[in-house]
Amino acid sequence: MNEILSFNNVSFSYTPDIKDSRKAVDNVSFSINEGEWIAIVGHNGSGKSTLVKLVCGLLFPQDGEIRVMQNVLTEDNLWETRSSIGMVFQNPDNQFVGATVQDDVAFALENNGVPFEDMVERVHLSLKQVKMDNFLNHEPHHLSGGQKQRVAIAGALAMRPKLLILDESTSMLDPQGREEVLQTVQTLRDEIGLTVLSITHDVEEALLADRILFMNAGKKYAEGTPQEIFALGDKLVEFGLELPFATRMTNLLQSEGVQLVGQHMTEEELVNDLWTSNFNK
Ligand SMILES: Nc1ncnc2c1ncn2[C@@H]1O[C@H](COP(=O)(O)OP(=O)(O)OP(=O)(O)O)[C@@H](O)[C@H]1O
Repeated sequence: MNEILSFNNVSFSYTPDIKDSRKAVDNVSFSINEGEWIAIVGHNGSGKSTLVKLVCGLLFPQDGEIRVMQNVLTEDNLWETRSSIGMVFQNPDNQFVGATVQDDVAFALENNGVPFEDMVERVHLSLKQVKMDNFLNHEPHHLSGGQKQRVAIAGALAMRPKLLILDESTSMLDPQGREEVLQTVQTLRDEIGLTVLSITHDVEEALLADRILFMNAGKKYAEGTPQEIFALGDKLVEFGLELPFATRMTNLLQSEGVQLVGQHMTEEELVNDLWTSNFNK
């Protein structure tokens, strides 16, 4: 399987000259293979943003190495590396540079000298991939938050990235917008094998990933499938994370004596268990 990104014992401190100061990222190792969706979760200050800045080469580690597409990230290959990474940020209103949706998606292509016909094709395809192809001439400020983030994803896709980073990209959206964006990312992962790294506080979003990296105080506390991570239960709560709604509801029902076979992460699983354990005997 093709490795897209790896961190090998990476450490970074904002204050390396101060002895024994806490590292923002402390001896972290992980890798992402092509087509995987990895979610990084952790409480405020756990090192998530620093980790993203290291991936993009805005910061360089004092220890360890970062490989993007199997090449060690250095100042020399920084621009080439950045061009293989698409980013979608938190605030949908801070990401628009074009007067219309298609201008906006075309912006980076134009700056990179992509020939006109190729550019038009890429703009149309990427807007189609996020189901925004009916909005080509719309002005961005007339779109909903979810639609704006989908256009931002299209802008990233048009550059044909090897890795899409979602940095708290759903945290400012209403539930519908959030759902739209997550649905879009899931479809892109399933249909075009997009590789995704998402940074999130939202446990329900993290559930959609193939693997979760759980950060605490700069260190990788745990890594595993959503099932493995949410099985940590109270440890997650202790480190400032919520459990998924269905897990909290399962715990509550069990504490009230309702019979349930397992721990559940989705409402569908919980409803099925409730039904088979209690009503369908
Ligand atoms: N520019 C900076 N200068 C000094 N220390 C910093 C700087 N940015 C972050 N830190 C510190 O590095 C540590 C990790 O912060 P970071 O922003 O990476 O965490 P985070 O998990 O992204 O938090 P949040 O969810 O609040 O964005 C924290 O202790 C933070 O105070």
